[in-house]
Amino acid sequence: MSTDAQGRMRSWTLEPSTPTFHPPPGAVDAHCHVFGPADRFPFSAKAKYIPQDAGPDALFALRDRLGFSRNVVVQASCHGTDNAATLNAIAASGGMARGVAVVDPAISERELQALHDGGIRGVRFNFLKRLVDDAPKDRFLDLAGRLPGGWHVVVYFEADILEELRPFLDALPVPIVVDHMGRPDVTQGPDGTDIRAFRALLDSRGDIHFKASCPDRLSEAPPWDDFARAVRPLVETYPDRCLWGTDWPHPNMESRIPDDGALVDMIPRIAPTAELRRKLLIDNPLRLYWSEEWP
Ligand SMILES: O=C(O)c1cc(C(=O)O)oc(=O)c1
Repeated sequence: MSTDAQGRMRSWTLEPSTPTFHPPPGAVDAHCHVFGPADRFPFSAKAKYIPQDAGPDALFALRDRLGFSRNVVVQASCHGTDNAATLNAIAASGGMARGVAVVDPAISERELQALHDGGIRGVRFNFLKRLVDDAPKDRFLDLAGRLPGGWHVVVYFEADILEELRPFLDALPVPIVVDHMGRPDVTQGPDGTDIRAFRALLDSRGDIHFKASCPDRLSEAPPWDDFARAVRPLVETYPDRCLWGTDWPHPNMESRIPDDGALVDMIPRIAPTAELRRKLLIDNPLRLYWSEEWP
């Protein structure tokens, strides 16, 4: 674990390995975050963790090192509903990043449009109690009905509340992207209770996507075999609805910092053909985040 003099944590490695797998040209890292830099973009008073700075320069250096072309920057919970750090990263990317915001549900139409102009294409609803104080479903639903055209919602929840969330998810009037597949217990295997419940959700409507991400969070230790076993069939069954992301800088993973190169080497294990990888890394994220480039 790495903590600086101010007690700020570092949850990412400064020396990721170079992956063996080469992503196809144009590949999108569709789930990553930025932290600060805090002197320009202070953390929220309600932040549940205070990380060291992980700004756009470091993110884009990692993108290049891993062989990716674009990023989707997801507003991290430590920045609350002030999306300035995320917008700053998108602005610094020269068009190679888009983002997902976290907003106060009372946000005005004009503010939503400003986020759209800054490259935001969705809002994130976070249901993890260790990350946020409250998640008001009624207000989220109201907001989801007022989003700019072409936006979606990103939902982060744990498998044990999926059943309870079903009426809320069923009522969302826009496409859904589920972070880290709703954190299934992958040790149960591809036919375990959690993956079966998640498949039932995916089967309930055709516009639910998922991020086949975070073996480091969902599996005990590299080489994360149980993750590969449980997730590959999902990518094969729903090839047009999966996304992939590093999750850099891996919020809260300071005691089990993953190697980003090893994370990239998981891709061919869960998407074994070139066609699956093209969908996972290019087609699906472009359709959601760069729709103007999508035929
Ligand atoms: O599981 C987590 O701790 C986590 C946290 C955040 C965040 O703080 O936004 O985002 C993630 O994708 C995952």
